[in-house]
Amino acid sequence: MGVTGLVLGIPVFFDIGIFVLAPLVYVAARRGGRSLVLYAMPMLAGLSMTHAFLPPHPGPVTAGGLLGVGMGWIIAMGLLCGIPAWLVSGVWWGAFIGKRVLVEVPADAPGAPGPAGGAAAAGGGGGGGAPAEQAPGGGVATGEPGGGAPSTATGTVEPAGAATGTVEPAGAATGTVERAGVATAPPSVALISLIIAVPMLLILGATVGSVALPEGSGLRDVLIFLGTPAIALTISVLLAMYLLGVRRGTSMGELSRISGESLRPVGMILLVVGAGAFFGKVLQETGVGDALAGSMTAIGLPVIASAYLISAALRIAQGSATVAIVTTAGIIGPTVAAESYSQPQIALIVVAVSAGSIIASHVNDGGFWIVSKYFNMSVKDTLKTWTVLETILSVVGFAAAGLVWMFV
Ligand SMILES: O=C(O)[C@H](O)[C@@H](O)[C@H](O)[C@H](O)CO
Repeated sequence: MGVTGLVLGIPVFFDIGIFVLAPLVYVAARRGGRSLVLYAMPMLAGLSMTHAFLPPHPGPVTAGGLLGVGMGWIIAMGLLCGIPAWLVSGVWWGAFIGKRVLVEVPADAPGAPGPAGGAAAAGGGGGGGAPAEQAPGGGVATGEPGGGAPSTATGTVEPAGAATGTVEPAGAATGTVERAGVATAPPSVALISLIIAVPMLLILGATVGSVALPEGSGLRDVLIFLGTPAIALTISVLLAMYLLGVRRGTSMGELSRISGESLRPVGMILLVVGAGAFFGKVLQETGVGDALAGSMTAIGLPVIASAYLISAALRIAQGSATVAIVTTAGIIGPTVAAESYSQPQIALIVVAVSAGSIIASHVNDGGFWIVSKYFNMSVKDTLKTWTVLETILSVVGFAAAGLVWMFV
């Protein structure tokens, strides 16, 4: 489950990853007969790590832009620091707490035998309509408790493909997927993995090209162009549309409908990023940012530690990881620009900001409520499991960044 969270976490926003993967966690927990927490934690750690540490997620991409560092460096440093943090928080802590906090799969979760599962099957259809109904991201950006989170009792919250009324995701039981009345074989894992990897590979290619090739080289310029996040993501979307849509017989009208529906959660993400950048600019213009960064430097804190602390304070105060990252990057931008840090060093500062942004998810974080509702946990159990997981992910990620800092 952890690896699934890591891989699927690369292209999707944290909260949406939960909508998509929760049914798989239910299946694993039912089959394994152990606590839901044991299966949910590694997956959540994977989603959260990629959300905070890795492009193309909006937080690290915006922070990289504000601090002037190549995305490839952020990927390299994000992976270097994020993987150990995921191992400790998701794998070790997940196994530890999963044996102690016993939570059952909700009886009416997708795939449950009985009336609710049947209702889901009846209303399911396995199509792409479900996410739009769930308004993924709606509760995310607003931090609204329970917003966008399941009311598993209604049987209406399953992501596309989950509402099949079987324990498998759509089509897994039969090996086919229903789309517009036509049964087609599901795409291969290799193809999906390739599509997920494309933006990362293009972004890394740009960084490798900019380091390894001489200025003025045509290939270098092409690689840098292709690895610009907006271009890399556009290429990936077009590739996905072709390989998963056109080539498999999806009509242009259907593709256009799916694309239109995808814009809904994107709007909320843009609002979160915009709000963070706006907040950061206000703090910068009013001098609060400089005062904060200055006083931290005055007490002798290295910039990487100030970055972590400011981001952690913002996260605890307002909840959203993305807002914390973008705001902190705005605050520390001038301090970072005033020194001549190398690209790997700035990437590590971004990692520290990212690590701070996920500390102590609690009641003001939309993700807290989504985790609590989807994984059937009381507020107390969510604090004991998820809040601690996020704090471990944060502290280990920051410790790793500090360690790597000594060698770059
Ligand atoms: O706005 C955001 O970036 C997200 O909503 C996060 O805050 C998640 O809820 C989660 O906490 C990530 O770990």
